[in-house]
Amino acid sequence: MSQVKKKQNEVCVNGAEKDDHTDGVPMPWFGMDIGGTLCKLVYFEPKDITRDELDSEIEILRNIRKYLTKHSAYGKTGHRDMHLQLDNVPLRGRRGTLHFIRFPTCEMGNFLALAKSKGMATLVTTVSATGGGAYKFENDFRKEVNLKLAKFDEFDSLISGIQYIDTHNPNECYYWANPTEMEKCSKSSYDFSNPYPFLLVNIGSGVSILAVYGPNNYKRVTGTSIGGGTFLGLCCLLTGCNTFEEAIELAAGGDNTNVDKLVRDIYGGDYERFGLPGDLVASSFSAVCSFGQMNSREKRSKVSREDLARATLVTITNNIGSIARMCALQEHIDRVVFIGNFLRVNPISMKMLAYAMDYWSNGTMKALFLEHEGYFGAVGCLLRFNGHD
Ligand SMILES: Nc1ncnc2c1ncn2[C@@H]1O[C@H](COP(=O)(O)OP(=O)(O)O)[C@@H](O)[C@H]1O
Ligand SMILES: CC(C)(COP(=O)(O)O)[C@@H](O)C(=O)NCCC(=O)O
Repeated sequence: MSQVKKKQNEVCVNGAEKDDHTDGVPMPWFGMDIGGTLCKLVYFEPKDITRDELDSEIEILRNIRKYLTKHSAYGKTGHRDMHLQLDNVPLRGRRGTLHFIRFPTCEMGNFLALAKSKGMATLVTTVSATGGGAYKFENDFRKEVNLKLAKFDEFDSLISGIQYIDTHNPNECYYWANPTEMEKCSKSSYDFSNPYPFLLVNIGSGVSILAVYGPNNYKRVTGTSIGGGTFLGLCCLLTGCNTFEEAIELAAGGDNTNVDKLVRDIYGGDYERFGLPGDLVASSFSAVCSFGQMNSREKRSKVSREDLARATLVTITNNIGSIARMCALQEHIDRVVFIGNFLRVNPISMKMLAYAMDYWSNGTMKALFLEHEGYFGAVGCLLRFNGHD
């Protein structure tokens, strides 16, 4: 069958007539989480296609499937995170592969143009979407690509996505062992099959903190606007860098103690009475504004871009860790799961969070991390869609 324009619910799996195995949800199956910084797109590629289905698959669907699965870069800014791909997973009675794709939300115009050029506008279908952009861009999707968005709440989606991925990926959850000894600190697998209750700290552009008591029982405890977007914005301003990857690379080569004032800079050592070690940051960024042997202008000139990036990363991470720990205490929860793309390619922050949770709780709280970091919202809304919006 070649390119045939069909109505919603008439376009079925691979263009075949309505098939019970798909619960009546027409393909292609996408979940989109349109966040403040990044748009995350999850695509389910059916792998159990029969010969008959293949023969009757409409050309547009076949082209979309091939385009997405044969490339790892789309346009100038779209990337497929191939290392996160999940094979042989079940969805609505089918088996297939989940592909994980991201692009900057500010490129939405180009994404819609690309989707149109691939024939999406002729499918007359519905895509499940979450995140603030599902609301902000709803009309653009309709106008530009004839796509309806089935909108789902971002926190409901996050929690469903975590549950699903943790069930289907045995190595999803991990922690950093020996967080108080940097040389020995290493990634270890964690059995998260009994997850509840846990505190969920989603570090995206901003930060949201949820206390999760069960699959359908959670509350948003609090949030902070000082999140991943703040790190990237401040880092770009302070160092002139242009990308998140560059910011993290700079931070990896820097020393925040050239920028921050430590407890020992103030006390000459530990502040023992209240258990504050000398190497704890007492005041972020304030080493460059105090007068001493060296005046502040001289001090500033000795600070490198790497030091500034590291100090920015440490400041933001410590602040998030401290708020998360207080929320965990308040909610009497001892497992804190950190997710969100701020943690992408960012072991420095993960180790710091692991250290902070362990040290300040005397080993009673544990920081946990999930491999699919920023993709749970997109997966969750894909699962929640049942063909009716
Ligand atoms: N390639 C990237 N481009 C921009 N920011 C990135 C990138 N990779 C990781 N990040 C970090 O992830 C944050 C966005 O995380 P994400 O979970 O996608 O949140 P949102 O849903 O708000 O877009 C950014 O603020 C930045 O700190
Ligand atoms: C508004 C948001 C839920 C949007 O999610 P995001 O795109 O940042 O992942 C989040 O940025 C947030 O919770 N900000 C903190 C707001 C506050 O509680 O101060």
